[in-house]
Amino acid sequence: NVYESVADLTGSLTYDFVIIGGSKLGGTAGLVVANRLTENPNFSVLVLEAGVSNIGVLDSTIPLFAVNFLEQTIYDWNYTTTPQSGVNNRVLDYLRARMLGGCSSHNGMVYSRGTVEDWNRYANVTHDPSWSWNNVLPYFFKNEKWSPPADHHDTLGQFDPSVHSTHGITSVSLGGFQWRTFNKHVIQTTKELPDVFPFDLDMNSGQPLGVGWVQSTIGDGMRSSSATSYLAENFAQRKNLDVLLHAQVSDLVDASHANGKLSFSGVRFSQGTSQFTAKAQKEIILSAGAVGTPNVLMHSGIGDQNILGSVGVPTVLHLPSVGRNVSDQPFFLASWSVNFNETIDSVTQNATRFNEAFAQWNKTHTGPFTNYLITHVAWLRLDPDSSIFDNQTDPAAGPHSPHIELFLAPGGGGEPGHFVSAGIYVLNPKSRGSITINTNNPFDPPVIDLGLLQNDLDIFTLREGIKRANQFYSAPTWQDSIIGPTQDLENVTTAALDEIIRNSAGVGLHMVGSAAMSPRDATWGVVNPDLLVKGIDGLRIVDASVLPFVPSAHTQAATYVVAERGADLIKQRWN
Ligand SMILES: Cc1cc2nc3c(=O)[nH]c(=O)nc-3n(C[C@H](O)[C@H](O)[C@H](O)COP(=O)(O)OP(=O)(O)OC[C@H]3O[C@@H](n4cnc5c(N)ncnc54)[C@H](O)[C@@H]3O)c2cc1C
Repeated sequence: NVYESVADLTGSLTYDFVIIGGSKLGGTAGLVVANRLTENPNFSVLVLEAGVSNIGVLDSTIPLFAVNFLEQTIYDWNYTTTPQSGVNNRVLDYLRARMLGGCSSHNGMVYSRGTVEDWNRYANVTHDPSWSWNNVLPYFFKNEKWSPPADHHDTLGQFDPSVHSTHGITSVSLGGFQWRTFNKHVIQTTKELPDVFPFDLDMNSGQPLGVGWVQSTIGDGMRSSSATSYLAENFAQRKNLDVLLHAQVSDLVDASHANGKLSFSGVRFSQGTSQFTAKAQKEIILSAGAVGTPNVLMHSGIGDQNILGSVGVPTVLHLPSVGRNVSDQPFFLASWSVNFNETIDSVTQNATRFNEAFAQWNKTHTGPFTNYLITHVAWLRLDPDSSIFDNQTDPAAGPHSPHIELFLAPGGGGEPGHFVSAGIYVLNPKSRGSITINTNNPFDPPVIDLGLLQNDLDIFTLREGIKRANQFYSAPTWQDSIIGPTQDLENVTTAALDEIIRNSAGVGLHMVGSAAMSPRDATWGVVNPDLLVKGIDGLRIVDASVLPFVPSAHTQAATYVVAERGADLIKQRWN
């Protein structure tokens, strides 16, 4: 029931639930909610997705081809940020998928849940224990289907089965192709430098400190997105579910007041040059993602009255936190040239090997195309005696939560040759940005200001991350393999290193916080812990934007939890 044109929909465009954003959760989240709600045959659900189908998009299916999404494509909104003063006024591309499955259809597929302390902190901040680690773990399990790697290698000692679930929907697996030389050196480094880089059996135990094997949303050598899992054929066929593509929502309409409460019953969207309104009899669920959700809210008159007034959008509800409090994780990529040729570069830079790998994947869904770039992840803490803590509080959720992530990859120098690399993330950034609007045309792009690297702690953490990456690739085991760094990041002054960072750092693309949860009686925040928008009846936000700050992890697993829990909350109200 996935339709290209509104003319294909029978009936009056009236449903129990209208979900905005066909990502995994509505986008990424939206399809999770759609799937769970349509388990009840009495509920009718319409999903409105601005983008295109994921079906037949090879870049979305073959894990290694995800790199092709790291530039502007027809599967993306192709946003850019405002000039970011923290990175020498550069304007950055800000990728957001515009396709079924949302960012789960085009992201890096790293599956990381965050820590026990991260989730307990969400529970504390929202005054709602149902967001604690123990209480969200069943939702991780509902989402995750632990699966064998594509090469069916022996995974003993590479993960802890006791912290995984095999009965969920999204496939999660260890790497399906072995870069043996690189893997050997990584594991040897954990033995040679165990104080800094201890081996960690499972990065999703809730206590991930150390270096472990990466886990990814991949099954049978293919990407597992919310579109391929939650909207798999057996689910898409449900008679009570309609999914409409190329349907861009402009705003919520038909506002009314009943029993002193505001509600909206209509969702206005465009297809081509025509406008339509879908009706929700029970709830509207906004799952347009951390950029799209505040954008739709503001164009519906829900937001800061000063911002809305300045662009001529009449205020329906003054909710000043909409679009504020945005956070994302600063990122820096460092590479080293190596003298072994068993690297991803050997496949991507050699037409013969590339064609062989492609043929192998086509035939058996095995081989080097079954992994993305990353084989291991190091989750690390800043030194507690760091000078930065003289005047800054520790941003981590607790002593067992990392400040720094290094993703480790056997390739990626971006030039001809063979490389190893480390992607360095600041996991708990203190800088904050915003999503605002500067016109009253809902089809104009929103204004994205990440506030990237504006807080000293963030650039300090990135510098420390670079030092750890240098230390990692300086372990004795690498001595005969590493030729040298592609850029000297070690023998430079702090000021020079800062300048290098500000000239080339990017962003993790893990935005959250633009429609944050807060305690039920709080005057800040956009949604209550039950994800209902404050001051509005029947409007729920179910996507990454509700997380008040990033977990010390990437964000898709957390988004799946928000979506699974959001669906449960909706069912509890209406079943
Ligand atoms: C390139 C990239 C790589 C990433 N890599 C990883 C990774 O390896 N691991 C990880 O954990 N996280 C990763 N992330 C982050 C993660 O994918 C996102 O945090 C998560 O998927 C967000 O889900 P969401 O449902 O909130 O929003 P999205 O997945 O963005 O879904 C929003 C959906 O709503 C649709 N939409 C928006 N506005 C409208 C509108 N007005 N009308 C109709 N539809 C609309 C969009 O087209 C989209 O389909 C990555 C993100 C990107 C962009």
